[in-house]
Amino acid sequence: MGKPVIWITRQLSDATLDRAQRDYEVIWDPADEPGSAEDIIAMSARVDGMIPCHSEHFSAEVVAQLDPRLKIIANHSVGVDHCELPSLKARGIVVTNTPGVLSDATAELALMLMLGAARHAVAGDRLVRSGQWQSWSPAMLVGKQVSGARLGIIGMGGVGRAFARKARGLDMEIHYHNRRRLTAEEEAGATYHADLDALLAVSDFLSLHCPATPETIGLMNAVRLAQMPKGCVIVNTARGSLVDEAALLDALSSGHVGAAGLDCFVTEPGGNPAFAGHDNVMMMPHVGSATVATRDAMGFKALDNLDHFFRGETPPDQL
Ligand SMILES: NC(=O)C1=CN([C@@H]2O[C@H](COP(=O)(O)OP(=O)(O)OC[C@H]3O[C@@H](n4cnc5c(N)ncnc54)[C@H](O)[C@@H]3O)[C@@H](O)[C@H]2O)C=CC1
Ligand SMILES: O=C(O)C(=O)CO
Repeated sequence: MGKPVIWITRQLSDATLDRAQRDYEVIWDPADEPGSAEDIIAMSARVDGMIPCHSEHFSAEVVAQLDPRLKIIANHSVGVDHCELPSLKARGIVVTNTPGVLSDATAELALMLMLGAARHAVAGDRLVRSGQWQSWSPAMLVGKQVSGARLGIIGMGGVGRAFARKARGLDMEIHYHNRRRLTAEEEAGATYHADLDALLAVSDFLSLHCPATPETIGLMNAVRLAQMPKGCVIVNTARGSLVDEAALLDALSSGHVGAAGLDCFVTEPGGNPAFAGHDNVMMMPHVGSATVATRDAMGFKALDNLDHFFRGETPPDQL
């Protein structure tokens, strides 16, 4: 029997592509364009497996049109909100993701956004770069101190816990809300709030690390933002849909939210141009997991899942 045929939708790391090409018959286009619904449907008749990213959307409508040849979707992402899982399950298509290997990289970016937003990194960089920095003043770009402040985390999974570990290095007081309370060892002194509102009330800084699900979409709306302390800082490296962007923009304008660090937006690519009007917002184009080491690890995890599947075993990260 020949090698299984797989479609790699995007420009994965060189090490991933080399290994994939060694072990599989690979269809891959270096143009690195997101796969459209039409591409996905057409490709399903040509391949046994796919390695898509969160830029390819497997809606219920798309899934209904997939060719029975496609047996496995080995995502190159931990988030799977781009996949309509019940429809895929009903079609018997195996779906996997890449948990764990991207936690540190994503937590690093959250840390950068938290510090950058709190300390006016965007305005400061612009001032120096533009040549407009003409005098020093004790009143210039005065930010919010992170050390010793209270940090609220929503979603204490791989990324949330990695972020808590790093924030402890800044002497932050960690509070969290999660679907389950962690063990005492996992908590490492963090305070659990079963009630989300109670977490919000104490969060000078808030970082979002839960997946986008019907339960969490729109989680940070005007009412919840209002429950937070005045001048709070919001960090989102999870998914744009968790935040009501209009409500966050209003809260930034009123000063109730002091700053925000955003890696994810409701509309991607592109983001929300209204945030550009706020110097106290630091933005990145959804690159939480974008480090060399993590891209290799994500690609290898996706391939590990395919290898198990094509050997007739259950993939380690099957959802
Ligand atoms: N910006 C980026 O490049 C990246 C974004 N992400 C996003 O971050 C999310 C989290 O990633 P991981 O930590 O690896 O996932 P994970 O599955 O390890 O952790 C998610 C945590 O959220 C909790 N959770 C789920 N629903 C919740 C709810 N309604 N309320 C409170 N907690 C809830 C779960 O119990 C779990 O502890 C991903 O789903 C993805 O959307 C992840 C990696 C990179
Ligand atoms: O893995 C994910 O969910 C991402 O958003 C990109 O790494």
